[in-house]
Amino acid sequence: MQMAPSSTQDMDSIPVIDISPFIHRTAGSDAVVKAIEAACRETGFFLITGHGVSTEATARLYNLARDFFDEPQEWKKQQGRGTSLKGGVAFSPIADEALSATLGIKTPGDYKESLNFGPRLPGDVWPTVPQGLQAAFSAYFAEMEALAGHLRRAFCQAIGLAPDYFEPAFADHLSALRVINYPEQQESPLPGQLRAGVHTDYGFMTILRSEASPGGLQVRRRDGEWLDAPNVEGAYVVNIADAFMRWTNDEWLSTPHRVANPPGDFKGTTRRQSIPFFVNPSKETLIECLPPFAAKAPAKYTPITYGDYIALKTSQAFSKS
Ligand SMILES: O=C(O)CCC(=O)C(=O)O
Ligand SMILES: [Fe+2]
Repeated sequence: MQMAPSSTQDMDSIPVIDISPFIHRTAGSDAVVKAIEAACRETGFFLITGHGVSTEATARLYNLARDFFDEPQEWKKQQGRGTSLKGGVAFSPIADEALSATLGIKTPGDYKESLNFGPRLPGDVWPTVPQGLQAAFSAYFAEMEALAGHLRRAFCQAIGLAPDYFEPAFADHLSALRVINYPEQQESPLPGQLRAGVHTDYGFMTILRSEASPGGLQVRRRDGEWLDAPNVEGAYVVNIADAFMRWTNDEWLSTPHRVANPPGDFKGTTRRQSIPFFVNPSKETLIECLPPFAAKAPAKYTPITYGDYIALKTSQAFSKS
């Protein structure tokens, strides 16, 4: 099927782009790249359809993670708390993380809990319940790696780099797969407490399987207005993150976003589960103004390795002072 990328490219919305012509190198491929570039320059957020990700792998991970979150709090807190096992699981309980701390804003911890995995990231032994959790994380991770590769190649074409320019930086990538559970809010949140506080993502880009619910993802437009991210069944939300913005000399944007609380008077179910895949380069990768951007303007930042950059950001997010 050959379709022009469907996109709503007016300035104040988040476009939906069918990337299948780019993946399959069919007519319309160049238009996909142009639509992606426009979105990266305007808000740094876009939705993709035609991505080819297995719906079965997605549903399996979604359902098994939900089963995990349904287990008792006390049991969950004993799972995935160690850091000795590379490729292990890491569980982060409710209010453990306050994302807005990375922007210097102090709030109570985010009203969410999450399960985290990366083949090169530290964790703990996987629980035996629910059965198949580790396999589901691994299978979905592989789907995301393939999609991330397509998107990196589209970025290269947009920027004017060789198609594989970024690939060495991702040979030993530090990407992280996270399933987040935003529970019903039985009590009013604390002052300033959100499902996820305002933040930008740290790494290269994020590929998010979002879910419609009262209390969902919001993106801050340049004029300060908050936009609700559109919900398109089967689509992924893609956003540029900080290290990539720095790589582009700030020409492509890493935009603040948050997850709002459900309205207090909402009567139906508000539980929400999202699955972000944080695409991060290897520790040694030098984040240094990319040549096509350096040719246009002086580099704004001194080069830094991704390892040094991420260490700084993470320590801010989990500081409790
Ligand atoms: O749950 C969502 O929709 C977004 C979460 C998010 O922005 C993050 O974890 O970085
Ligand atoms: Fe985020």
